[in-house]
Amino acid sequence: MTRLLSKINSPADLAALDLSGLQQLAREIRQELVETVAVTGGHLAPNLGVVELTLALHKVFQTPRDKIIWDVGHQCYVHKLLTGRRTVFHTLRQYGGISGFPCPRESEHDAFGTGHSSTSISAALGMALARDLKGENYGVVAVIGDGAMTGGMAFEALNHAGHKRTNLIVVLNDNEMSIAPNVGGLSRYLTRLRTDPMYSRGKEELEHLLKRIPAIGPRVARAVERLKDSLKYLVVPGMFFEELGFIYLGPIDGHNIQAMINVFQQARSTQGPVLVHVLTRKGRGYPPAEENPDQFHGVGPFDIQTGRVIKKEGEPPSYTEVFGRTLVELGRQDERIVAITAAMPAGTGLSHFARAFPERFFDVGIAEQHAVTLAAGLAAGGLKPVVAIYSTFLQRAYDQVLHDVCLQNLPVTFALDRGGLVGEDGATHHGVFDLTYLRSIPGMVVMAPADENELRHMLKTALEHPGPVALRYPRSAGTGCPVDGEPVSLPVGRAQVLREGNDITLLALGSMVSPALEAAGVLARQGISAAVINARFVKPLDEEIITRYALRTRRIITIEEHNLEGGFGSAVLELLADRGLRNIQITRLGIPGQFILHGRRSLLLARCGLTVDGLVDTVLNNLKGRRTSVRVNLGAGTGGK
Ligand SMILES: Cc1ncc(C[n+]2csc(CCOP(=O)(O)OP(=O)(O)O)c2C)c(N)n1
Ligand SMILES: CC(=O)[C@@H](O)[C@H](O)COP(=O)(O)O
Ligand SMILES: [Mg+2]
Repeated sequence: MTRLLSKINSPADLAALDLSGLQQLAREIRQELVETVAVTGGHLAPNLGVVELTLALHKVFQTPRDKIIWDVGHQCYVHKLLTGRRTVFHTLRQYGGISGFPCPRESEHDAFGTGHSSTSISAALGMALARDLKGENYGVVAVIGDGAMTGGMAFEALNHAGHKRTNLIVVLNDNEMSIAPNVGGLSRYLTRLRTDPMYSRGKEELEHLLKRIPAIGPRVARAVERLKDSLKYLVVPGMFFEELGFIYLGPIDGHNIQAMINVFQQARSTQGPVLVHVLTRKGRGYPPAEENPDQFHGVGPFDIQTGRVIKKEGEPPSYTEVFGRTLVELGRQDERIVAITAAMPAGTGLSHFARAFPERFFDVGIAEQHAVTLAAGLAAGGLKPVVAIYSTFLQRAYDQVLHDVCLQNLPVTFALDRGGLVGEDGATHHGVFDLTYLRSIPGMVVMAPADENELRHMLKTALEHPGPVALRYPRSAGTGCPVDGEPVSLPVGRAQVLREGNDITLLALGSMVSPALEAAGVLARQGISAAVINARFVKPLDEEIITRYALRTRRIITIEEHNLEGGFGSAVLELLADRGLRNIQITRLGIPGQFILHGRRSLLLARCGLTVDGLVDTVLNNLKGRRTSVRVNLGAGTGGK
């Protein structure tokens, strides 16, 4: 039998399908999702949960005329399959292939680029207001999960949208999960809407009840009004959203296509902002993902039969894992250590700490700004907070780092995971700006370990330091180096000379130390004597060692897994310029000032010249007096073309 999916080249092709056709298509889409993501890796469970929701949206709204904005965007695979990217779906998240997130450069059906959470309602409201001001007429829909709804921006936007009263639809996709189980009062409220029969009895019934209460005399009338209000709070589902100015529709079974088509048609013809509360199951239709939705939230290649993730044999533990276990060790020695995550206990390695010290662990939801200021408060209260956070997500809490932590010199440790290129998630998630935005803050200490052993020492160093510290490490396995017994504190601002040399100095940071050492070995066999320095600190820099080697070799190559503008190499340039050192040839190797797309991390690093071969080439060119070009073709791709 010809698969229906093979005939879907654009959402217009859905018009030919009746309900049973759509249900058949939903089954085929699930199979396609599982078979593709088992090879490419990706966000499987969120997409399995929104198959019917996406079909219903595309049945009612006509993209690209109507705009659908996917919050976070990790659940956009079904949308991509329906909007002309079916034949390139196998290239998902691969270098040169289609992105795992909505990407307007990739398709006119992707109305807005996302990747970071809780932006959809703001963007949708902006588009709706632009439409109104230009006198245009189209639908705008934001699809946001219950996890993303815990982010402050979502509330800021709801507040504003309720005030503006323009036509806008917010679809709340409630599966009771963030990556981990969702947390907080909002989550409890949504659970009540889901489960309490009082809440789901329906507005008509309540209105009928209220109309039957007679209002006699002004005082009695006022009392009756108050009673009506309190009854409304008790009984009307979605009262919270209604109070903000939204019409609340729901809760709706998010796996019932017809019910959703009906409710979206109703929402579409309603004046003003509407919130449609849709209930879905994360991982729906693939038992291993239904049973472990957090593991299948974002998953690597896996075996379809067993659901087991395909692991590389003998790979050393990741930096994340070493961080998580070391924090537990240190937490046992010092009760003042507390840990904070913004909805990523497993991804940051904090699950270990959460299990060991549940009362000293805080999952704040997708609320990075709150996480940082909460840490400031905990530090002001005499504790030693560790905020474990992906480099890319700390970007949104910059003012909290500066104003709430650093300005008061509070001892908060920022454990910046995914510092560097993350690989398949691509441009939205690469953590390549943290050195720039952190090293400019007075009082901040910024460091990067060369290996997992040094990570342990740096964590200890950070926790003993009396002010704010950030340590960044990559999304990668460790180097497999031997690990010392007890973590010890390192001298702040001191680099480590790993190899002596006279012809050139390789000044490497973090993940780049190991390839630099290897490159020096290759160069030695060609008669070139390269010194290798593990910088350890970006702030404060080891001015003494850097100056000494600059003067000795007169040639320096700085190497960092970070954007070149404002990064480690820039800090070294500033130092040498400030010291008035002239006639020193400095080459900065790092990530060129472009947004880097998705692909395997090792491949992206190679394209940036950040491998042993790349470093050797740069040194040889340098010695021949040639400059290395660091502009690479990584930012211009349109995906799949
Ligand atoms: C600012 C920010 N913080 C954290 C994340 C990591 N993250 C991606 S998806 C997700 C959970 C989203 O939950 P929800 O919105 O309910 O979507 P679901 O996966 O359940 O469909 C988190 C924490 C992110 N993308 N952006
Ligand atoms: C969509 C999102 O932001 C997360 O799911 C992210 O993709 C997780 O990345 P890791 O796989 O590096 O934990
Ligand atoms: Mg969710």
